[in-house]
Amino acid sequence: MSAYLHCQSHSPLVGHVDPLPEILREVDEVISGARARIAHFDPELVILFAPDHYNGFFYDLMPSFCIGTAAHAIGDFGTLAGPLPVPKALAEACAESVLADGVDTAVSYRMQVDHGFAQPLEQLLGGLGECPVIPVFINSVATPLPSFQRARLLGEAIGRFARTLDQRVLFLGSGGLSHQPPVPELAHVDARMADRLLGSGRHLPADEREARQQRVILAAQRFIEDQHSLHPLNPDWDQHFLDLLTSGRMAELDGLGNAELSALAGKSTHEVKTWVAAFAALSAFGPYQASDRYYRPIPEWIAGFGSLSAEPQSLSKES
Ligand SMILES: O=C(O)CCC(=O)/C=C/C=C(\O)C(=O)O
Ligand SMILES: [Fe+2]
Repeated sequence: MSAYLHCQSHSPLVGHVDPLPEILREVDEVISGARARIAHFDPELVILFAPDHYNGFFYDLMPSFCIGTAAHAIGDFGTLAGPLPVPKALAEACAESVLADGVDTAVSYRMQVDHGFAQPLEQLLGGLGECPVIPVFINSVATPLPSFQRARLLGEAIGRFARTLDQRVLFLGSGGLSHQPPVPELAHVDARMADRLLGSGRHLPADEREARQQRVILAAQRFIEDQHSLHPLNPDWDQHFLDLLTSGRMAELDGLGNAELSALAGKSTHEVKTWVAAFAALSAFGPYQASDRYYRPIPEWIAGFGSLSAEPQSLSKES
């Protein structure tokens, strides 16, 4: 039984609107460092906490949390498409354990996931199929949203389940930090888009998919010129968030309301609940030591881009 954690921002704009080559090189080094540490840990199971962007989860039935017992990635924004190697019986056992532990997660036997799941698997493990993975969705864009506290409790319950396994478990968190890319909101869209958000967007025609991607790319190009064209990034808040996780104080976020977080750091910042859940899962293995902290605001990716690893303190003393 051992565990390792890595959390990292994702962006659908990677490869579409990139920062200067020296910044890209810096980020590439951060990612290859994380990839090497993960390879050294040699996980037998990945538990991946990630959000969705109206590609797999819709308002016809929107859970706060969902554990996939089978999943496939759609390949949006040029990310990898295909099935994820989900160990079905283990994912079922995970969901049963979490429910018995008092956290009401949904389950999906056919989870459709997007770049939020696919990008970290590709960047950190080298592909979708490299290691058995239990995908855990945390609703981070479709209001009403779960709270920081519930995300923490979900993570702790999953961590307690993972501790019962005789496996090397890698917890991944995908998303954040401060950012607000253009994501449609049910309260503010026309009837056609509302229909998409209610579920017809699950199988988008190719031209609509392309138009949607172009809209995000154009918004990023505009954001580079004018960082008030969207909610501005908030490096101070992002660093504070990283401080809390690094020092094991994520419960201090319990009192921060969702509207308050949106106002501080943008409406997609709720993706950081995947980090909170992942760190909470790791905390079930005892006190942890965080390492390899990286942060840089990257307007080209509409992202406060962060990266942080951690491992149980007993392990960090051994290595
Ligand atoms: O419906 C849309 O157009 C959503 C666009 C989209 O998928 C944006 C995603 C942005 C991120 O994943 C992010 O910045 O975290
Ligand atoms: Fe996202």
